[in-house]
Amino acid sequence: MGSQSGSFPELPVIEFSLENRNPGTDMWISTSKRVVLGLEEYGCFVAAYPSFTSQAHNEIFHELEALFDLPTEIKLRNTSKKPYFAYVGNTPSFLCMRSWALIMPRQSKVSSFTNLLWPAGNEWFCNGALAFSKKVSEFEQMVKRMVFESYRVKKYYDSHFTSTDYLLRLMKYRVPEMNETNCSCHVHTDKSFMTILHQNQVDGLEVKTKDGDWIAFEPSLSSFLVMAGDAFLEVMENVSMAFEQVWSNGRIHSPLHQVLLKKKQSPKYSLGLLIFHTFDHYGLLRYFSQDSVPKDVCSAKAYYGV
Ligand SMILES: O=C(O)CCC(=O)C(=O)O
Ligand SMILES: [Fe+2]
Repeated sequence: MGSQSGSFPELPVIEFSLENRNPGTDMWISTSKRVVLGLEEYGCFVAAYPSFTSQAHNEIFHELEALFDLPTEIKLRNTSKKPYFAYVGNTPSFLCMRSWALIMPRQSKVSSFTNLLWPAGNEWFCNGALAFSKKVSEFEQMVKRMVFESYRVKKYYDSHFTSTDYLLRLMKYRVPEMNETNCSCHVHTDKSFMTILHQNQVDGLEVKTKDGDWIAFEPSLSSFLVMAGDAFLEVMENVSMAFEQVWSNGRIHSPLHQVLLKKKQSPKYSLGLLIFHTFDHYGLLRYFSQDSVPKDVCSAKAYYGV
């Protein structure tokens, strides 16, 4: 698993063609095995997903650029008491990053967000964000099913599926200024159950291996990075107790990662669909958003005191 070409380690790449996506077939089973191995060894994998076309990519990123190009006073109209839900500018932990998060995929939420920023409406943004979330959430459900089937706990999949929340996170990373060597977001593990990222073709995202090496993710028009978050570990612990399941091999791993932009790069735009299990996740997020809480350890463990 995971090609090691020359001295440059690479993230595992898994093809999701139509044949691989047909449940019960040999292709489905072998793809499922690669998914689990990727999540156990690297905590993530690159999904080559040809059904996500370059046209779909260009449409959504065109809208994303327009969103971040809005004047700051307009961007600040979106306020929220929930951590990370309002516009994030230059905060100590996110120096190079501007971002929003939205609850998805609910038409009413996206419409009210759109109308706040574009009072005359912006159908392209609204429909594009909803279509993107729908497509990626369908893909996520397939990945989740593959994992639960592979671990022989498919029964749990149905109950888990009914208690899932999606958040769409919209991100832009600026390039370093003259007096900065580079521009980075802090090293962290994700607090979600799973995160699926889709980006413009600007490098910068790096994932740390269990051996301590950093591997660069190279985004492409039709690929996603699928990453396990801390809550995935939590859920699998609960499943193993409920089903008295002893995992035969490894365990899902939630990897450390960071974004590092160098001079001469272009701004990086990124869309992340964050999948949350609706246990006390907002409490966990609130805990994690405090400046005093370290970002590079499994927050679920610290939060729940285990
Ligand atoms: O946008 C990226 O490349 C990474 C985003 C990320 O790590 C996050 O949203 O947790
Ligand atoms: Fe992350």
